[in-house]
Amino acid sequence: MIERVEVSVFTTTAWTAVDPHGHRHPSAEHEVREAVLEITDSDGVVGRVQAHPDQLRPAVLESIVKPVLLGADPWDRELLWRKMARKQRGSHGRFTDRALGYVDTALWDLVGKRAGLPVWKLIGGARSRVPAYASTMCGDEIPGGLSTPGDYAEFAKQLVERGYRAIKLHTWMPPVPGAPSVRADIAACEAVREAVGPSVALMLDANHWYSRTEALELGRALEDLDYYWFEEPMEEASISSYRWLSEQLSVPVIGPEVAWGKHLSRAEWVTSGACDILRAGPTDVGGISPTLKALHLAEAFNMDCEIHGDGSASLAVLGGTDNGRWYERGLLHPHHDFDRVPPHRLAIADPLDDEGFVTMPAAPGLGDEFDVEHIRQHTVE
Ligand SMILES: O=C(O)[C@H](O)[C@@H](O)[C@@H](O)C(=O)NO
Ligand SMILES: [Mg+2]
Repeated sequence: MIERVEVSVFTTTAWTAVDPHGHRHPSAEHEVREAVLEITDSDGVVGRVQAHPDQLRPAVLESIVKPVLLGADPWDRELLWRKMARKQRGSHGRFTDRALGYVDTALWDLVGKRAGLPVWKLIGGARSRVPAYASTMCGDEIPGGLSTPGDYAEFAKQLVERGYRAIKLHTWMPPVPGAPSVRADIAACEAVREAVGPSVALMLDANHWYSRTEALELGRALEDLDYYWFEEPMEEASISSYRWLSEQLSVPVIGPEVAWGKHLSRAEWVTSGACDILRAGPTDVGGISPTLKALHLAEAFNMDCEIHGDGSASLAVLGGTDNGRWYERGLLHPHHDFDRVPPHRLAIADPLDDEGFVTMPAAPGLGDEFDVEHIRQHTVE
């Protein structure tokens, strides 16, 4: 049975930071606070997931999560997920899908460790490695960073050299002056296509806020450049806008990434023709369990479902199913060493091989290698 549910907030070192609009960029090394959720059963087996310190506040843990989990069988994951998900309504926004996702993910890690199996095997063992696409950081004003179309082109060549067979651009967003700009986005997409040639799959994540007509203009340019998918050009709350766009474009429209509603809203996107490729991620839809439901939903419509975000939970669902074609590795930047191991970990979760693939972990559970000693010694809450 589950005996302990604890969140530890600890300090560690980071070398990226988010700007006032939440977009991540390279930064000088600095101390940050991270959190780890640990669910421990009566045999001392610990399910662990890294979490954002502000997402699993003590009030949420005490009033919503612990009453459901303590004394429960961790194998009853579907029952536990449903019990917690049905408490979201009454939490009046305090218990988010992201928080629910951390709990579900930690439960998968726990049962994988109990079974002595990697989670991707538990889910179905569909493949032992998956090709990664390079997902860039948003554009910036850093000289030689991602400040011009030429910077994107130069970085794209380096990424292909590194082994990537696909690249997704996040272009310029506020607070960069003049962003977002259809013209600037097109210039970056043209420069990258020119730099890497026709055989590399290219995607644009416009990161929302365009109008229908701006999105259409941008989408038409992507068609001419033979882009592989077009992501999040508009607010995803408007399904009808995406249906309108998808009907007019031949470049596949993918979504939703951040729209609320878990696998249920994704059923609406599929049946209303709002997307050609579905999208879901364990941090967006409430964990591994609903992400699998979105993947299986897409499969029933002969659709791919591309997984949002890097990390062990995304890898697990990609290893257990096969209608997501890519692992999103990022966010990447010419001035950021994505492979550098932070102090609270013993290894990164997703090393890339020379062919551009990430191999599934062999360890039981999710395979994250946390430096538990560092976390203990640097716990502040
Ligand atoms: O913070 C975010 O919204 C994500 O990092 C996002 O920018 C990026 O992961 C994304 O959009 N991927 O598709
Ligand atoms: Mg995205």
